[in-house]
Amino acid sequence: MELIAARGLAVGHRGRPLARDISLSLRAGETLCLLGPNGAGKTTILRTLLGLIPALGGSVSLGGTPMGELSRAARARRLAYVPQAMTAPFADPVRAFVLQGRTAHLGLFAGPGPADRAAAEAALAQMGIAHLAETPVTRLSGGQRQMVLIARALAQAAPAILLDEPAASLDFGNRERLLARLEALARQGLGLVISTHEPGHAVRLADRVLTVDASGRVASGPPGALLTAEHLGALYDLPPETMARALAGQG
Ligand SMILES: Nc1ncnc2c1ncn2[C@@H]1O[C@H](COP(=O)(O)OP(=O)(O)OP(=O)(O)O)[C@@H](O)[C@H]1O
Repeated sequence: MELIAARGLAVGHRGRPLARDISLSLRAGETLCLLGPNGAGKTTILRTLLGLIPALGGSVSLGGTPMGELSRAARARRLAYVPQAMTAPFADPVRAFVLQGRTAHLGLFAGPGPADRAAAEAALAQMGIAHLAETPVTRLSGGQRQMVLIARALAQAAPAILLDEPAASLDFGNRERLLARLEALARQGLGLVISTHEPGHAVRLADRVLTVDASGRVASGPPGALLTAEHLGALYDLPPETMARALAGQG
């Protein structure tokens, strides 16, 4: 069963396409990495897969059901999102913020019950941040914030998570901890779609790669076919030799 299937998808804003002919599929335990230069449309692709912005063409289905037939809550039970930035208007404690991940599982007008609280606690423990449960989300460091956002997505208990540049602005230690946790989540059977500016992270994590260049051209394939100095050099407008040196320095 495909957790996410997109066929001939076109994405963009206000009717203006950024990228077309995107076909992808994600199964349990697979990681798909999305690479491309600034502004190419990675976030736009993720938000279209989530149903937050309308597709300009093609189709998306989640767990075999066309997006258009799924309510917002049904979509959230199939797909969780870790956005680039945390938008938390209130200084909620981390525990309450993570509990928001349960919203799609609550009945109309029902508050969270013991099972929801247990799911939130388990997500905090899994991300190694149980000690932050009482900390206001406005007082978190960048690395802590990223772990809290992923914990909220885990509490949502969706079989797939989309993560938008989860390693951006993390120091070396936090980046390594984050990558290790993402690897562990995939081993547990979650499907992950990760947009990243680090080809080295794709080398480490990806089962499949999707690239979108500055002109909206999309390529998709196994890591061995796309994470090459030639393809990535063209993607980032760098000579292949420069790209090869950069790749050799990553891991
Ligand atoms: N709400 C919006 N309305 C109109 N245009 C938008 C909107 N959001 C993004 N864009 C434009 O769409 C293009 C792609 O943006 P997007 O954020 O998807 O790129 P990205 O590949 O994720 O970039 P980055 O790597 O810098 O995060 C950009 O030109 C951006 O200005």
